[in-house]
Amino acid sequence: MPSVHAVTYSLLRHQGITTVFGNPGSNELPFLKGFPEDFRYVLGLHEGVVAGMADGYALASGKPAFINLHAAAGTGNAMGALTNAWYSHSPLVITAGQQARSMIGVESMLANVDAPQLPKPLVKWSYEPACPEDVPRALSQAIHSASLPPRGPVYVSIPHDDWDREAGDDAALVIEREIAHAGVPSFEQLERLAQRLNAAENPVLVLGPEVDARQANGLAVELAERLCLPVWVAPSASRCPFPNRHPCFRGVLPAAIAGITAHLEGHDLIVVVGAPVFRYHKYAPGRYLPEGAGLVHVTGDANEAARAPMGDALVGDVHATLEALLPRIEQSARAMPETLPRPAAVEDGEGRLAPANVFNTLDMLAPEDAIYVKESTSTVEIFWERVGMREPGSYFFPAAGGLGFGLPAALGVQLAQPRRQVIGVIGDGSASYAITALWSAAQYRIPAVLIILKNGTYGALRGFARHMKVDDAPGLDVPDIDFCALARGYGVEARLADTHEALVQALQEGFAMDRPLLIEVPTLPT
Ligand SMILES: Cc1ncc(Cn2c(C)c(CCOP(=O)(O)OP(=O)(O)O)sc2=O)c(N)n1
Ligand SMILES: [Ca+2]
Repeated sequence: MPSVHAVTYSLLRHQGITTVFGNPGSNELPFLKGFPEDFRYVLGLHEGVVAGMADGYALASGKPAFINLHAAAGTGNAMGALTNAWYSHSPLVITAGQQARSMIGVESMLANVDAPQLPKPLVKWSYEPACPEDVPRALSQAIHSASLPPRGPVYVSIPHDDWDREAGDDAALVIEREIAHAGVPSFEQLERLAQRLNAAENPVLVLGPEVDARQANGLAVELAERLCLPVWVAPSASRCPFPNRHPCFRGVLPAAIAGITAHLEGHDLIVVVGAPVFRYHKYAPGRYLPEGAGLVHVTGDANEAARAPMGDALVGDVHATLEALLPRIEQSARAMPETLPRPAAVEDGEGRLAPANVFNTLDMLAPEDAIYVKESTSTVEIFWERVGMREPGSYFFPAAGGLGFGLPAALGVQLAQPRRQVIGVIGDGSASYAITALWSAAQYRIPAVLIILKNGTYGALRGFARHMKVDDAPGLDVPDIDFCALARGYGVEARLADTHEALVQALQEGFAMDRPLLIEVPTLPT
């Protein structure tokens, strides 16, 4: 009779999950014993890096990513990354080794006491099988639960003495299970939505990360061109759902109640697709909606629909809904919006470049289908204004703002998308939360270009301090970090780019290399 170990690897293989992102401890060794030739293990030196790499891999591949962590301490280290994975609906299958069953109750070393509680509330489902025979079924449930809408991380804690136990006669029944989700709205629901859109005098479209995650970007462009309306990206954008050089594109909405309402003033119908309503951030109270505006929300996440403070919602698959809606939408007689003007160049400093000019150079040299993994909070707005993004899956930002995402996620995205150039654009503050990711980049020769924007400060917090009238907070500066030395210490080649010529040279080298390159760019604060 097959062992739990044998059935588990057959299940993972059949479900297309042959990469394990992990950091092992003794509890995990029985799972890793006899690691199959056709599987790949990607080691991260800290579990935040492990989860970040897996998150990037899942987001960029659209498939579940498998993580193996070390009991409680490993899970705890990954929790910061899980804040992002939870809000980006990343299908992560997280496993953690548990002490031997008979040693949990006495709370021996490495016992993950009350294991299913530990990752909550940042997982959809969390479980420790009551007997070894249930492990394969539990892992099958984890894979399908992570993948079904609303997608999200799940967690299974597995005692290390389960793996060599017999799995039971029927355990193998889970290996080939397939679960499909439809999510197409009814004829009446589509007619009602189409009628509201066709009747609106001055509608506006607000698009969120789910449009990009479901590869519905092209459908959103068709809808915008049919309705000849302005298109905003929903606030706190973690993906790019609409080409940002398209004539309809108007920018990313500010993450504040008053700001959003001001930007949408004058519209009689606000159609939000694939985003929560809304991911506010700065506290700036105001009216939720402009005078005379209605809101309708299309989302695959019933929880997002239920918690919104206003508007109507239709819960269904975003891609299927837009596809079924389009034939019902009349060509509008409205004039198409004008393409936004390109912003003017700005002055550099002495030996320090303006982020705007860094992004202009990047936009000039990067491949058309480059993928950006962004984590420099103070330069987000400038980035969207100056760097063109056209293809689905071109942009990833930590969905909960949990820093330490950028470096590892850039590696995970590059592993998932080897034919596209991944470019990390990471703040010097953010880089330090997951700097050990550089070791994995070197060890697995992951050819991402990693740009560190070094302004020597937590730039975004300085902006918040001004907004919140806190002018004397300590701990806001991060001077004197030598990222080139750190990179070389972990085995990654590095260049200092303190002039445009040096930046051009470094980018051209990086795009041509088959291994990672870190580019340290001293920048002016934003
Ligand atoms: C794990 C973690 N710790 C602290 C913060 C707080 N924080 C911090 C520390 C920021 C500064 C980011 O600095 P940076 O150098 O990465 O980028 P900018 O200088 O462009 O803002 S932005 C922000 O929300 C966070 N979001 N996540
Ligand atoms: Ca900074």
